[in-house]
Amino acid sequence: MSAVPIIEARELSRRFGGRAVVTNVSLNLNEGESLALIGPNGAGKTTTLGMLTTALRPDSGSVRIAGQDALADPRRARAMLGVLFQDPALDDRMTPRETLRLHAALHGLPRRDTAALVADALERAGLSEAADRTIRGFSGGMKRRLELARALMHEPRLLVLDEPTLGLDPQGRLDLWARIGALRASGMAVLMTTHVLSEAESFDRVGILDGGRLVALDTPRALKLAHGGSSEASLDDVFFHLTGRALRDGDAPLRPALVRRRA
Ligand SMILES: Nc1ncnc2c1ncn2[C@@H]1O[C@H](COP(=O)(O)OP(=O)(O)OP(=O)(O)O)[C@@H](O)[C@H]1O
Repeated sequence: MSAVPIIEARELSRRFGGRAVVTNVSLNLNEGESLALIGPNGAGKTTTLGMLTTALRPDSGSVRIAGQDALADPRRARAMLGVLFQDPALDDRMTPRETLRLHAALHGLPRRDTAALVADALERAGLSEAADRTIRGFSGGMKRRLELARALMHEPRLLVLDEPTLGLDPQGRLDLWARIGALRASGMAVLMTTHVLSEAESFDRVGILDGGRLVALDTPRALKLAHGGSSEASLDDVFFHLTGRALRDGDAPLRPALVRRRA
């Protein structure tokens, strides 16, 4: 059976204020496949995800989502994507039930099904009891579970996650990671950025971004053999071999929001 492409991105480039932030990034992702993008702060991971998910228009290049031109018809592309942004995107004056109802309406899900779909999503997220409380008092883990439930409600073909476990406590991290693992096992295609190399290690393929360029893209094992010297090497070793720098010593400064959450 031939692989069905979910993402086909060609030569994506984007500048901010005259500075090239992403340059000529091309990548494919097939149905059922997982791809992790790693790279130091400022490497262009979030900008790349933005262009792949129609949140950000590239200066040049093309993106197809499930065969559709995402730049020509972003609405249609978005219907096939479930996205978890790096910064929580919830209105904390709302309740989880209201949040999911709104999402159902925005995605044009049948009104007669909404109550049942929302109840089901709340149950899966372990938020049934908290369904009618305002989000304001929720833990980081509860918020992420709600965002994940929302991202999945319209049954996307691809889940896109920007640093999904950032800022979570160890329990929240493990819980979210188990949920992502179960989705992958069910055949969901997943594209993720991460700083946690052990998270990237478990993905089918890893893309390494440095200075806005995709310097390598392959299975973790192939990357280690080609650039780390052996299959026992770490992705840190691979990055160092490819760029001459350590993955965690990116020359771009940490963004204030990130520093705050990591402190
Ligand atoms: N809207 C914007 N306006 C100006 N510069 C931007 C904008 N968005 C991103 N940049 C800059 O582009 C570069 C790449 O940012 P991006 O967020 O894509 O990197 P990243 O690899 O996701 O980093 P991090 O790991 O910190 O999230 C950074 O130098 C950033 O400051």
